Amino acid sequence: MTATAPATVRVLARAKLPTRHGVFDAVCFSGADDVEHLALSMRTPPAVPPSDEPPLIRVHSECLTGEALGSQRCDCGPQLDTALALIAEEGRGMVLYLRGHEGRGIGLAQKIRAYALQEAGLDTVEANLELGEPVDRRSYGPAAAYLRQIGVEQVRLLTNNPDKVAALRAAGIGIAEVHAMPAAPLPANEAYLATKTQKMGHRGLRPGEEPLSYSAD
Ligand SMILES: Nc1nc2c(ncn2[C@@H]2O[C@H](COP(=O)(O)OP(=O)(O)OP(=O)(O)O)[C@@H](O)[C@H]2O)c(=O)[nH]1
Ligand SMILES: [Zn+2]
Repeated sequence: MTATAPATVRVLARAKLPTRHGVFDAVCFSGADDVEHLALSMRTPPAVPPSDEPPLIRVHSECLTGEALGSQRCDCGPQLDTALALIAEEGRGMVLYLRGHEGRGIGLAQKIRAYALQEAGLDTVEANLELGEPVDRRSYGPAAAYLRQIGVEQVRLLTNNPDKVAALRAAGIGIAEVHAMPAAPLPANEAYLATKTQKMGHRGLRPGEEPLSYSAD
């Protein structure tokens, strides 16, 4: 029997990425999964005194329909935009954009099949199960390995998902604080957001609520 190889991260390419929120450093990396992920970061300029606070980090799952196409079935597009805006506002932090996470890790075709089942009355959790899939198949290992490799051991995490907090912590990342993300409710995603809260334990802010942060301990 061979020993398990240590989690390795390979940096594949890097360049500046100007966005409407400002200029991010883009690093394409792959982990043990051999998938090309992207880290988008901002760092405090040398002239500014360094902060003691851990950086604001968003570990974000790819969603073609929500992010590129503006689908209103989910809130992935507004969440990604909010994360980039919050990091730009602080002037430091990182979005780890995880590819291969489409449909909570079941892939695009299965996600579209899950949508068809939701049209027939199932909720997002029931639809995955009906397809013979787990409710959530994602691994956050590559994100955790990348953070560890660049020396980030403590983070302030932007998420509403308690499983993501637990998974990153199990992978060796200290979560100093969790910052809930504002929800972007629309008629088309009302049931989806409600199921995430009721069945998946997600937090989330209602419109008009002040951004909330709480200790993860
Ligand atoms: N299987 C499935 N996946 C979905 C559905 N709607 C969105 N997704 C995927 O769900 C992933 C995002 O998960 P969410 O549950 O919205 O959010 P999260 O990442 O768990 O938690 P946050 O950090 O709070 O955003 C993306 O990969 C989407 O493609 C759906 O109805 N079915
Ligand atoms: Zn989505």
